[in-house]
Amino acid sequence: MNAPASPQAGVSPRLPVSVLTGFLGSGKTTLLQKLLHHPGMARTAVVINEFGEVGLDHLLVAKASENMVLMDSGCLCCTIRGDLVDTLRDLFLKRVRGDIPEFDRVVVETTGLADPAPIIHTLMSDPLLAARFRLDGVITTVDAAHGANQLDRQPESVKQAAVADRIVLTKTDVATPATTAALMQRLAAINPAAPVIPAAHGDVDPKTLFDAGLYNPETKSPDVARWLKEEAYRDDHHDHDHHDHDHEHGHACGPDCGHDHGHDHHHHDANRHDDHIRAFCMVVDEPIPWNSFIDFMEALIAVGGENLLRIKGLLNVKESELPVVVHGVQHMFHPPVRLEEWPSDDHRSKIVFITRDISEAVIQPMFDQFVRGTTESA
Ligand SMILES: Nc1nc2c(ncn2[C@@H]2O[C@H](COP(=O)(O)OP(=O)(O)OP(=O)(O)O)[C@@H](O)[C@H]2O)c(=O)[nH]1
Repeated sequence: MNAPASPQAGVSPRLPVSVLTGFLGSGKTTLLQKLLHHPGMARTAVVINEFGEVGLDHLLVAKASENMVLMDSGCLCCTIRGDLVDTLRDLFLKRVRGDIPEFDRVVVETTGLADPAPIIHTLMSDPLLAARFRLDGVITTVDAAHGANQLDRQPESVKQAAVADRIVLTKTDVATPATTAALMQRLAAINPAAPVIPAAHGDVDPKTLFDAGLYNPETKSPDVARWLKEEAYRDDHHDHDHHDHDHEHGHACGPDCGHDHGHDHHHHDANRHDDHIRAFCMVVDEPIPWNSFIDFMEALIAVGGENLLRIKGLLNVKESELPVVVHGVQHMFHPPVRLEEWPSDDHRSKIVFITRDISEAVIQPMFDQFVRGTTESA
């Protein structure tokens, strides 16, 4: 367990890492094959499992070292050696020594069944990696044709969509517009703030995938509004009362339902995995004592760490004039960051949650118990 530590000032210029995940066969390799040749991937190091799987065209590449090749696009492609920690350390050292061309960002592919959380945790918790790399975002491929079925049956696929910062909707060329639209609606309910980028055969502009983190390289400063997108969670349409939502979209009926909902009947499974996902935002008017916030987070992690899929927050902390940003995936938190200024005149705290089986009705009383009591007596 790690609740947020004390806030550090500023956002450091560590190398951004994007984690590419997605269910088995959802099109990660196809996307990578296209990306590796895209001019927009210059100065990017892509870490894959094996060269064979992305079928590199050897006429177009130069070997940079044993497990690394340089693509004509200027993209450096390397295979995992040892584990991710070893591979990223090795990349960083070779870059510093000038053994390989400079790169400005890293993309790490996960295997299809992988839960992306341990990779994110590794990036956050390994001291050497955390000093040199920062998580830019999680990119999740979802199959437009089979995604709904996978969401119904495979809890990993729901989790992959829930922790995403960007969702690439693959195989849009073979899915019907109605199937694609219904899936997009489900994805928006699971993860209201993640843009869904349709892509046939991996055809996507890399620019739409990157710079999903707090740090905006264009402005060279933190961009909280773009990162937090709390307004997406406040939209009633996305606010997760699954009963209303399901009723509206016809997913709450039982097997004997006679309605024609225009969907496959397996969507009516009462155990549909995305019905367990909640996405909501808490807004707090009063400044929050930092220690009370830590107590609240520790209590929350103790109750449901595994089920806290993603937490992002902009906090008005009682002890500081300046806002503090917190970011967690399950039980792990990035070191909190103290910003140099408020992003707007709105100085309320905003915390967005994507959880599994933990509703706002559970979290709000815990917040009141640990935080609200202290703000009132303070
Ligand atoms: N029609 C169509 N087929 C696609 C598209 N993207 C991927 N495919 C096909 O779907 C199959 C699986 O794609 P991959 O890119 O291997 O998927 P993956 O996620 O890397 O698969 P794993 O590594 O097994 O997890 C392949 O036969 C691809 O050719 C697409 O946009 N349209």
